[in-house]
Amino acid sequence: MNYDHILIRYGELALKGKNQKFFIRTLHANLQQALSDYKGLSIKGQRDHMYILLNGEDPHPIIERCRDIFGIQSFSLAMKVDLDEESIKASTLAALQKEEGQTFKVVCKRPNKDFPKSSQEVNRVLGGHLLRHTDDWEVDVHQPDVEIRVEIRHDAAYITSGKIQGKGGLPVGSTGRSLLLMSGGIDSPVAGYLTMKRGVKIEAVHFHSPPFTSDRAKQKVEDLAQTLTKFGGDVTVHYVPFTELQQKIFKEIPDYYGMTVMRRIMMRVSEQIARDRDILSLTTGESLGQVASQTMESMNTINEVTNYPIIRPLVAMDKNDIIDVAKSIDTYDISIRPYEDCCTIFVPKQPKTRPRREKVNQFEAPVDFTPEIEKALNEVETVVYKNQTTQQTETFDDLL
Ligand SMILES: Nc1ncnc2c1ncn2[C@@H]1O[C@H](COP(=O)(O)OP(=O)(O)OP(=O)(O)O)[C@@H](O)[C@H]1O
Repeated sequence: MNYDHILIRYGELALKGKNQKFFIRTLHANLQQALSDYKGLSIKGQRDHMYILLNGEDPHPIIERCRDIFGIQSFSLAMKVDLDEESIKASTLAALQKEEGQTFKVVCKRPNKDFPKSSQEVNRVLGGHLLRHTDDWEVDVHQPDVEIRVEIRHDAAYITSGKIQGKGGLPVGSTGRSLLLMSGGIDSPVAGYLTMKRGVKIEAVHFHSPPFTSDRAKQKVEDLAQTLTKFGGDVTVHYVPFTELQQKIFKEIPDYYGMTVMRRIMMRVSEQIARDRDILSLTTGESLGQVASQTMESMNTINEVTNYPIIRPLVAMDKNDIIDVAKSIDTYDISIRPYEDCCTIFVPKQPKTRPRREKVNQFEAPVDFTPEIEKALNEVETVVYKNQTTQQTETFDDLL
């Protein structure tokens, strides 16, 4: 008897009450998409678990890929057997015979309370059966080499040994969409990842200033978006040409307030893109106190131009912890490639670290940025990065 299933446990998803069906459907669709090149698999969603019927496929690369999918607490290789004692006995014996070690323990869980034996009784009966039919194994209930788990569910019993942790979180797409302001730096991709982990489908906006920023800088953003696709399927990026706006800021606004005004314009443009696409929030990689644009005064002044909700997943994180996440999701090496960002090119040597609302409003009042903002919005280039390797360019209008 061989493992013929991957059993998937939901964790937090199992607590979602009335919305549970929707969450499970979303996870199912995400798994289907991530595994679309495996033609023989079949994925079945149940109320309390999901399973992948392997149909002869090697389970290990499949689990490896699914570990990047949010909404999964853990995986186990499983044998699905009929809900009768003899089948369960035969399968647990086959499972133990595949293992190496000297001591074992049977751990039964019984979500299906209609099954005639309690979990304690199942443990006892199966433990005795395994001892009688093997030579070298002994029971150790405290520190066994091998745990044989028996899950008595409504549709069948699942015999498993070993448990592989998933990433937890909620399935991407189950809690809405957010527009991520993504630079080429370390922080914003991590902010995107953490937001995705709470079930949010991310689109990104990137401001660039050709010819002052190069194709190399844009390539970083493309690579970051492509890397994020493994967690949430397609990632759409809107590239906003920012050169004219930055030149106008440079010309019309006093040097030390240039950064604040630039961020405020980024917010206005991003909010407009989000509104046009029915996206209900913005996400940034800001973390309190890291740099000049991220002091409390700065956030307060930049925030003034929008009443859109802004998700800041990193706001209370230390830089070292952010870097650890960036490394674990493979964005760090891309983010540290040297490049010129639109912000670093036009930014004054000494930006105001504690900007004041009255001051910035006073500087902005005589300047009308609206024509340049509209022009930039009309010239947005939108690219959809696909999970895996495919990629296509569409115009902004195609996607509306
Ligand atoms: N060129 C850009 N395009 C889109 N969003 C940007 C851009 N530059 C900055 N942002 C947004 O503003 C946030 C703060 O940027 P800032 O440069 O002050 O901080 P940072 O710590 O360097 O962030 P990051 O590491 O994400 O670049 C970024 O996390 C990102 O959300």
